[in-house]
Amino acid sequence: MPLTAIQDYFTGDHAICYGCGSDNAHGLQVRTYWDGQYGTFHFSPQDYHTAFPGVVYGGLIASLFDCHCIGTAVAAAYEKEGRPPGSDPLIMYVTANLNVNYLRPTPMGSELMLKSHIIEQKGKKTVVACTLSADDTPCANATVVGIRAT
Ligand SMILES: CCCCCCCCCC(=O)SCCNC(=O)CCNC(=O)[C@H](O)C(C)(C)COP(=O)(O)OP(=O)(O)OC[C@H]1O[C@@H](n2cnc3c(N)ncnc32)[C@H](O)[C@@H]1OP(=O)(O)O
Repeated sequence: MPLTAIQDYFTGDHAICYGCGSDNAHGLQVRTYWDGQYGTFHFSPQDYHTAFPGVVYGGLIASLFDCHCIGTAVAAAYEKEGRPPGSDPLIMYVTANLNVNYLRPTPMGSELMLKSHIIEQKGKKTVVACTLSADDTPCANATVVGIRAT
């Protein structure tokens, strides 16, 4: 696994995203570690991330999927072009579609693990699939369609 997350190569206006921008002090700080096959991210929900007693809020889960999968699309695009992550010209994707399946309640108090992989890279479109697990049990999965913006 790389030591640097793809998001940490981005600065300025590209580091303000609520989900993953390093310059957004109120954000979720999603970090995607891409190893060429999988993107990995660990997240520990705080008490205020709850929906019901003991259950993580689903909208938070959607946000984690969103930024982790777009980060995966960006990292995979740099790799496909044979360029170092973050190098110019900058590669950026936006979310066109985010589809989440909530398989079972995601428990509070456990570290969540998101594992993503590329389903399709074609033209300006990349499709990413991702599973979110708690204590090695899948709790939700998602498919994200990212469209290359730059
Ligand atoms: C390291 C990363 C650092 C920073 C990461 C920041 C992550 C932030 C993630 C976000 O939250 S981005 C903000 C939320 N997203 C938006 O605001 C996007 C708003 N929508 C748009 O700007 C346009 O609709 C969009 C660029 C997504 C698509 O418009 P296009 O005119 O480029 O699409 P086009 O019609 O050319 O279609 C291109 C392909 O995308 C597909 N497509 C377009 N919209 C789609 C859609 N909604 N769902 C599924 N597929 C879609 C379309 O079918 C087609 O597929 P094929 O190439 O296979 O034919």
